[in-house]
Amino acid sequence: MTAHPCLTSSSGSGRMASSRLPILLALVFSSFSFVHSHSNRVMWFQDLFPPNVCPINAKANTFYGIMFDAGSTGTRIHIYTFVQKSPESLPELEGEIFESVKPGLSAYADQPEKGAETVKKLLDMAIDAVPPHLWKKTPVVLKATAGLRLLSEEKAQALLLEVKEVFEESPFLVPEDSVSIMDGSYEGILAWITVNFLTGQLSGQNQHTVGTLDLGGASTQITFLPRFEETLKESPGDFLTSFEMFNSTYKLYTHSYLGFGLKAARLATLGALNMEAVDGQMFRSSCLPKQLEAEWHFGGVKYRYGGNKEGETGFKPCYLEVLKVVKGKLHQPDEIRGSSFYAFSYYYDRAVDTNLIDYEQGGVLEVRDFERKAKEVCDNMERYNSASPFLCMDLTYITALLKEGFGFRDNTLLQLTKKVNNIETSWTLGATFHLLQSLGITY
Ligand SMILES: O=c1[nH]cnc2c1ncn2[C@@H]1O[C@H](COP(=O)(O)OP(=O)(O)O)[C@@H](O)[C@H]1O
Ligand SMILES: [Ca+2]
Repeated sequence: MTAHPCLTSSSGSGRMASSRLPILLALVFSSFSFVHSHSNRVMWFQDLFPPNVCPINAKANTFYGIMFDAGSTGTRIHIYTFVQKSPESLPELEGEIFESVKPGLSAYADQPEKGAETVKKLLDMAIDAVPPHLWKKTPVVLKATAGLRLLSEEKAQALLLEVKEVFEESPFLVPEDSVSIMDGSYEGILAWITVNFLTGQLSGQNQHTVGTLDLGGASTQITFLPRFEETLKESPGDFLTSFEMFNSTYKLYTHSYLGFGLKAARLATLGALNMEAVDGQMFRSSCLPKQLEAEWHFGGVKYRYGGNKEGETGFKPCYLEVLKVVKGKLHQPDEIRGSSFYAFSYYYDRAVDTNLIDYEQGGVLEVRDFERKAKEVCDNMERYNSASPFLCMDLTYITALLKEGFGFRDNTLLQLTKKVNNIETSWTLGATFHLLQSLGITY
């Protein structure tokens, strides 16, 4: 992995302590803006800081950006610290403070005030982290993803309204549209920007950008820069988005599949997704331990689920069940079969849970490693009964999603990554670049 030339190594945890890490990621905000000149066209920040030129020995001027990720399974705050060392120099990303709470906002669909309380608690962290004299200049934004997309308009808006009130009552800068549901295609693009920025691929001549795979609770995204004309020709129009950077135009392939996140896929496999009334009904699956009977809350709904008491259990029948959820439902761009991708969120979590990778280090896996692990877990469920009862279903779904959904090969490489130089690989950093530029905060 090639680091950005202005990146130095860092240590410590990604939480509070990370705010003063010696991470120097230089970027220019001056030409960073979304411009929808025509459909699907995005002008992006064109002048990342030139490679090999990192400002040194200059007087520090710190500023902050606060980005909330209201995901389907949790709400997270990312407080980014930037430093501008002199008026002529370019702002650099210095570090990140990160904290999260569970469940996500959508679990408070019927108690919007309580949901907003969870945001307030996280925002209190920012009060401690940002010096008082900078509060008024520090923007705070919340973007919700698939959990709120799946709620009724009325319930989602009630939640957003309550959060907006919390922001308005805070001492921070509250831009227009500070609380919203993010469009799925931005989720993919912004995560791609984060990963490629952090790995130094958005600067210099020799750019080898990497594709990204995000597996959330309710939706999943795939994003990459197509190299073949064929891909551009064969992809549905709304899967392609252009943006400019370094005076070059990048045309990205990106799509967000709503209902294909790991937890939504559990419900789909159980036959319980999008059901109006589930009260009392028992959903059974061959992907669950035979004797299991339990309850599960997701998106504010209670589901009863259990194993196939009499019938089959194990990888084979489970794969057939899960296949019904993905087969023929996703677009398969040919060129991804042989390329490698960065993968995070639930890809990372399940790989950690089954010791495929180390929690801190991450690692490189092949698609077939997930399949091997799925077989091992599903065919020995009694041995894994201390872990989540869904472990077999989750691993089988990940296998099916990668192979039958996206069409990856068994030997496609996946770089499992949670952080790069102690910054979370999340769409929130890309979103913060955009936010700061749109506000003209360059100090
Ligand atoms: O900042 C982050 N860093 C690393 N992983 C994250 C971050 N934010 C969310 N995740 C991961 O995303 C997954 C949950 O997805 P999420 O709740 O965002 O659903 P959604 O994207 O479908 O709304 C979990 O695996 C969680 O660890
Ligand atoms: Ca997410």
